[in-house]
Order: sequence, then structure tokens, then C-alpha cells
Amino acid sequence: MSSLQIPDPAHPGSSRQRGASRPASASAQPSSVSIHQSSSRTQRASHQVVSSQHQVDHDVYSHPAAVAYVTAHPRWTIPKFGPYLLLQTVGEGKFGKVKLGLHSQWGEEVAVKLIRRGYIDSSVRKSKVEREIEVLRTSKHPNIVRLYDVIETDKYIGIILEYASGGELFDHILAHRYLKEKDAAKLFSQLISGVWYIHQKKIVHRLLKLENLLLDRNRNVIITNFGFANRFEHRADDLMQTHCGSPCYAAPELVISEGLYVGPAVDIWSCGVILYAMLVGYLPFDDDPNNPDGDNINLLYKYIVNTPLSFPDYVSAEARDLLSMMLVPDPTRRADLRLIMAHPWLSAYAHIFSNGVEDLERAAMEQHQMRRLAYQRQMRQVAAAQSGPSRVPRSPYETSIPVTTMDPDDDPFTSTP
Ligand SMILES: Nc1ncnc2c1ncn2[C@@H]1O[C@H](COP(=O)(O)OP(=O)(O)OP(=O)(O)O)[C@@H](O)[C@H]1O
Repeated sequence: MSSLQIPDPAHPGSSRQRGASRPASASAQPSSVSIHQSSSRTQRASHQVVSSQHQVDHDVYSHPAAVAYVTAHPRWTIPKFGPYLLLQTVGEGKFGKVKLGLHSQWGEEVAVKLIRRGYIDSSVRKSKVEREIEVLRTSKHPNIVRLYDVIETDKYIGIILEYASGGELFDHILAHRYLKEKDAAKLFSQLISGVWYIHQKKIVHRLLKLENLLLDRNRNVIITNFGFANRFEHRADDLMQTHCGSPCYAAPELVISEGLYVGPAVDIWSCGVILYAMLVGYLPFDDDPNNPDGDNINLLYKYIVNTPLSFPDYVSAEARDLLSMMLVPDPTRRADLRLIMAHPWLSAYAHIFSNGVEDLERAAMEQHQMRRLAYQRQMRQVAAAQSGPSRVPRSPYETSIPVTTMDPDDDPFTSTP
């Protein structure tokens, strides 16, 4: 596999990792190629204004995440992408891998979504990436994944995102079979707050599903994957394509009216499917091939439109009432967000809905600032421990564990675990 084509400022034209003795042997620099020229550049200052405190780069190798990575993979070098060390792969999309990144100065953990430029080979894919960046750039909400930066190289577009360390909501539900109503109501309120926020900004997500809901370390919802988000006023474009991959969450009008309707009600339907899955432990409308109607999208929608919702005994009457308001095939009769937020099943979380757009943006900024300061504090503690009198080796790099360089023909961004 060939290596990243990163212009090396010291050796123009050279981009390969060589036999370095330090773990982070490649330094990615943003290339001059851009899908989103000037706007992506303006995002790049986000890590430079937080603190006057200077940390030295090597402290980051004592960061618990770096130590854990090196302990698990003692023979791998750690590639660098911009100011971030790239650690393990935390997820994979059609575009490429998502890696855990570690800011080399501040020790902040981030998710680095590495989109291979080769993937952007059509206008649909190009606009998907551009949309995701554009929507995230303008969104600041405690439950919407935060965009920190966009770093471009010749081979990759790296979208630097808030790291949702709690994994996917899908797995959280699987682990519990289904969620307690109290827990589901909290998560659902956060989802609805995020959806309300983007709808206020005249944006529809259009691909809400369990796999696009992540959790942070405190089990709060983080909404991700805005690649198919669209403005209210835009007509449908790639919608049919969008939902071919996840028909179970797609509102009936997307199929029945051949995708011409792109109003906010499509997100309400998907939120209803998500809430049903949280409370029941399976999807209300299934595309399981064992379900004779499920493997054909048109039959599935005929089934959805003609079959009344059913619930297992353990779902409360109030929750059923809310779901029955949301999972209404006719979008004009489906509950809107105002009705959902006022529903008694969510009364314990009504305070979440009392915030306006500006309050939510302020809360998101404050939350982010606190998190960043906590990371910096952690780095300072690591540095203080390292310079203490009874200093012991704090990372495998200071022990006898050999650090070998990767094969220069390997691509560090895709071949490392
Ligand atoms: N901010 C994040 N924090 C932690 N993990 C993430 C984050 N973003 C993505 N992931 C992980 O990476 C996986 C793939 O990411 P992403 O949602 O971008 O791809 P996808 O759902 O396949 O989307 P696409 O349709 O763009 O291919 C997710 O399912 C999740 O496990």
C-alpha cells in the first residue's frame, strides 16, 4: 500500500515515513487541495486559543490513550495527522476509517474521520462531504457532534470531530435488550433537542437512525453523520439513494412520493422509529429478509402504511401514546416537535426544551471549553508526574519495548489497527 502523499515542509516532494526513532514519525500538513477551499481553512485555529500554557509534545506519549495504544500494539509507530496522533480505529464508514486522535499539545481526544480523496469520485459523494462539513460548522449544540477542524492532505480529507467515547446507542440498547423508560426518556429528550435545534436552522438531518447516535463518556446522546442533511427549501436529490441503505428508518412519504417531500416531518418519523427501538429492543418495521414484506422496499412501505403499531406489554401507556403520535404514515397528521416536547412522557425533561437556540449554543461552547480544560489539566498532571523526583517510566516508550517503524510502503492511516 502506498503512503500518504503529504508534502514535507523540510523536504518538499517527500511524503513517506522513514525509519524514525520517535513514535510519531509522520507529520501531516494540510495540502493546497481543497474541496471547500477557504472555509475549511478558517476552521484551523480552533486549538490554538485555549490556553497560554505550553506543553511539550513528548508529554502526549504518556497520555493514557497513547500508552494503551502502544501497549496493545508495541511494534507500531504512531502516525501524526496535523497536530493529532492517530491511535486506534474506532469505526469505519464507506468513505474510510474513523480513528481516535490525540492532540499532541493539549492531549484532547478527538475522532478523526479520514475520507479518502479517491472516495469522492462523484458529485453526490462530493456534496455529501461538503454538506456534512457545512452543517457541522454552523451547529453548536450539546448533543450534536462538534466539528473542530478540517485538515486536508493530497490523499485525505480529515474531519476532526468531538470524540464520542461511549460508543453507539445501538450497542447500548443491544447490551440491555431494551432501555428503562426513564433512561430512554433522557436520551430521547436530548435527541429531540438536537433535532429541534437543526430544524430551527432550517436543516433536516434525513438519516437519523440508531447507528448515527453515539454516546459521550457520560452517556449523553451525540448526533452524527450529517452527510445527507439538507435545507428545508431544497428539493429532494439523492434521497432515494439515502434511504436504500436504511429503509427501516425512512418516513413513508420518502418512498411513496418518490422522495419529493423533504420536510422536517421525515426526521420526526425516524425519531419515532428510534424511540420504539429504545423502548422495545427491536425496530417497528423490519427489513429482515425473513420478513416476507421486508426485503422489498415497496412492500415494506405498503406494510407500514397498512399495519397498526403494536407494542409488547412492558411499554407504558404514555410511551405508546407518544409513539402513536409520531409513527403516523401521513406526514400532515404526524406530531410536530412542539407536540412531542409537550408530551407528558417527557415531562421530567421539559427543562431541556426551555432553551432557545442561543442558550443551546452557549451551553455547547461552555461544555466544550470545560472538556478542553479538563484535558489540559490531565496533560499538566502527566507532565508534573514525569518531572517529579522519584520518576518512573510512564510509558512504554521509556521502557525497553522496542519502537519500530512501519514499512514505508504501508499507509499509516489505513493499515494501523
Ligand atoms: N465522533 C465520533 N466519535 C466516536 N466514534 C465515531 C465518531 N464518528 C464516527 N464514529 C464511529 O465511526 C463509525 C463510522 O462513522 P460515520 O458515521 O462517519 O460513518 P457511516 O455511518 O458509515 O457514514 P457514511 O454514510 O458517511 O459512510 C460510526 O459508526 C462510529 O462507530
